[in-house]
Amino acid sequence: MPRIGIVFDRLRSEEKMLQKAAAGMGHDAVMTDAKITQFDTDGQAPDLGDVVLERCVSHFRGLYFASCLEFLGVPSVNSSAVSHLCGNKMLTTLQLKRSGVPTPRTLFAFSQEAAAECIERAGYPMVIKPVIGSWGRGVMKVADRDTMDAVIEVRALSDTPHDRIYYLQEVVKRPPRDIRVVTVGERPVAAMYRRSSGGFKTNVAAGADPEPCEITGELEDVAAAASRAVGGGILGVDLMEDEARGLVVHEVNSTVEFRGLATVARRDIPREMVEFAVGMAQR
Ligand SMILES: Nc1ncnc2c1ncn2[C@@H]1O[C@H](COP(=O)(O)OP(=O)(O)OP(=O)(O)O)[C@@H](O)[C@H]1O
Repeated sequence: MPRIGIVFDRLRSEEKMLQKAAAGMGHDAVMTDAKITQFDTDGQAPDLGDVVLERCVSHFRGLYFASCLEFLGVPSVNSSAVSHLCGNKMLTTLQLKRSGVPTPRTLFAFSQEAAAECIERAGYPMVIKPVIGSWGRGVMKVADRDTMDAVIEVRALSDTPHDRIYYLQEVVKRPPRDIRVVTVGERPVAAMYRRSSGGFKTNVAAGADPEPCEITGELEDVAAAASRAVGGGILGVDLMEDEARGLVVHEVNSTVEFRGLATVARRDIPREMVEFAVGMAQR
């Protein structure tokens, strides 16, 4: 019976649900706080389990922890490669486009002058996103030249390495909601709608009840294709219902939150995740 490692930096409901699912299936769950774990390339390896569900909230902590796991020969779900890709919106968009997965038109520029020129040529409004970030932070609708100038000014002041990378996306015409699909091993397991609470973002509806979404054939195909495109594993595929084109994928999350979805899903999400990890350990 493989021992299931669960690596976290904040013990949320999701990690406790995974622990309970593993125990219920007869597996020892090895709970590891990434914040107090140390690695020595030449020393004794920490005991992390036979396979690890890497669940850090911090993208970079999770990414580098997964690299250490792989160095030790412990399979990490997700792998560092998948985490690297999904943690960066630009790399994800390029990979989705390359793989023929429907995704919004996106423009990239690498200086403030080029970004200003880019948006003037493409036309307003557009959505600007930080290439690394989650929960909708820093995602803004740029309606006009004044807003774009303000964004550029703020970025020049903070001047972090990623502030020079401009990710500008067409505004997708869609109902005021998006769809989150949890995929396990490239198979959609459950889906829900996320509604806007007034603004254009749909992922910040504080306190909104999860609303189940039926997994249609189209949703299944597009979510599976997106999951496959980024390398598979346990993922959260975010889609919008474009009025003209149908489903488009705008993001793939590599550390997916599923607490709300689990309350309405027909399938047992944590159990399916643990089953997937067991399969990885036995490969
Ligand atoms: N091109 C777009 N057109 C219209 N709305 C968009 C577009 N891109 C993003 N949005 C809206 O903004 C929200 C936040 O965008 P996005 O999901 O890319 O950010 P995020 O920080 O990765 O969020 P999360 O971590 O919750 O997935 C989306 O849920 C969606 O409702």
